[in-house]
Amino acid sequence: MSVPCSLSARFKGSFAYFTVKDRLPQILTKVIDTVHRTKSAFLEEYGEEGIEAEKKALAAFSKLRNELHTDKPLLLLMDNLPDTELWNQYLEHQQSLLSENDQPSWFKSPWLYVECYMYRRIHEGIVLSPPLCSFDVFKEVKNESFFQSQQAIIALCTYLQELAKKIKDVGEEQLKEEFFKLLQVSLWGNKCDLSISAGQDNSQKSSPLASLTDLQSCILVNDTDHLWTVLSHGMKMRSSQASVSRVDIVLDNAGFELVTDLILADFLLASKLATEIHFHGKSIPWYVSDTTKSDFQWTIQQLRAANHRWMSKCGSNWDSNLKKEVWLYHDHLFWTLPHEFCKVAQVAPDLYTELQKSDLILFKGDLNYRKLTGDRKWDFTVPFSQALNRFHPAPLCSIRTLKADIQVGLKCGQGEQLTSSEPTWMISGQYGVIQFSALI
Ligand SMILES: O=P(O)(O)OC[C@H]1O[C@](O)(CO)[C@@H](O)[C@@H]1O
Ligand SMILES: [Mn+2]
Repeated sequence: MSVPCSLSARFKGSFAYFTVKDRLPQILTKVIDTVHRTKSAFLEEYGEEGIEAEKKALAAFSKLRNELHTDKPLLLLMDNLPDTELWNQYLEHQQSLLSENDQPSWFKSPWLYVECYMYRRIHEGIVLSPPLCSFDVFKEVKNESFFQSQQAIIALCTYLQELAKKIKDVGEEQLKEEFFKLLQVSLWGNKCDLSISAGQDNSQKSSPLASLTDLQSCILVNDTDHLWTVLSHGMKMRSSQASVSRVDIVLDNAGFELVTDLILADFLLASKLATEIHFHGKSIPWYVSDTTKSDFQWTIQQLRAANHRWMSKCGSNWDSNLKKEVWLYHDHLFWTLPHEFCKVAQVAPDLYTELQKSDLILFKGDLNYRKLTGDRKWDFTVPFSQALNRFHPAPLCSIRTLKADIQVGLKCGQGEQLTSSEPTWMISGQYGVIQFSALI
């Protein structure tokens, strides 16, 4: 089956071009600024060695920014991490696609590749500057965005706890409605990523539940009914056979979005629509706001320790879900490779086998959508299952607000109509999809 070409900064005027030219350098500049500002903390913690390390990291980032600005060839990674070899092989593969006197570079290679590569090079800069090896350059902005969403988080935790009290008496129709509601909250939570805003405050300030009805017309593909069928069918089958129903959530951003995902996961267990939730996070800092294990644990501890009854109730329930292993956290290194998801079976067969055990996989966010569809120039009307290019470990669903110019599975004329009425519909984060594929 032939697939269209990759989005790339080589298409001048495209969003990829704008990202590589302006947005990525801006993010790098913020990284440099953060490391610089943390100097005295490094000195305090590690003494002179910390200062030397800070200088080394800064030099690495300035060099990286210069390579990006001047469209230099992409370089092999020099650290020695479990994924280094895979990254270097990927570069060789990209090289093999070009003629001999051409080299993969920032403005010529696929956008997905170079953008992922930037975050991996940032990590390399930190890793090669011991003792800073575990410093997360984005931690500060992730934590701030959590605190700025306090009111919205309180509203959600309160809603969830009230729902939990009556959940046993809720009939099927109302359960379905509540599921729809919390799914939409998790969808719109994806507006709050910090890579699109280059680290600027992008948090949820108002109660997310109040605006759901108004936002419904912004959901361009809404396959919630299919999800409900999968989950409610699982629940009915289970009551006769006492088996498990496993939902996997491939997480995206920390901060408010993560809380909306945890709320949804809590609801799935409390309502018995699922019996086990597996979360998948990132093993290194990624796309500014993506969730790492430390963000995941930090968030739950923040809720637990909060000075608000329902927030702390949520936090302690979630802690105990982890202890009981009905919630499980995984961070496979595949999620921070540049590969499209149709390559999982080949590159990370262990992860593929794990995903096959799921009854439903929810992929949160824009980057996951780009990886699901290969970040290619698909026509708007190509079916989602075709764009997945044979990636079908289990029934799956993308829950994403549009922040990159790629969208499939639309009705005839729908994309064109949006383009003429709202030219920025694909990158503004104002539109979303809940897009399902059951093909196995
Ligand atoms: O956090 P999300 O939803 O994956 O969004 C990140 C997206 O935003 C962008 O930074 C916009 O360019 C993309 O690189 C990426 O697809
Ligand atoms: Mn993200």
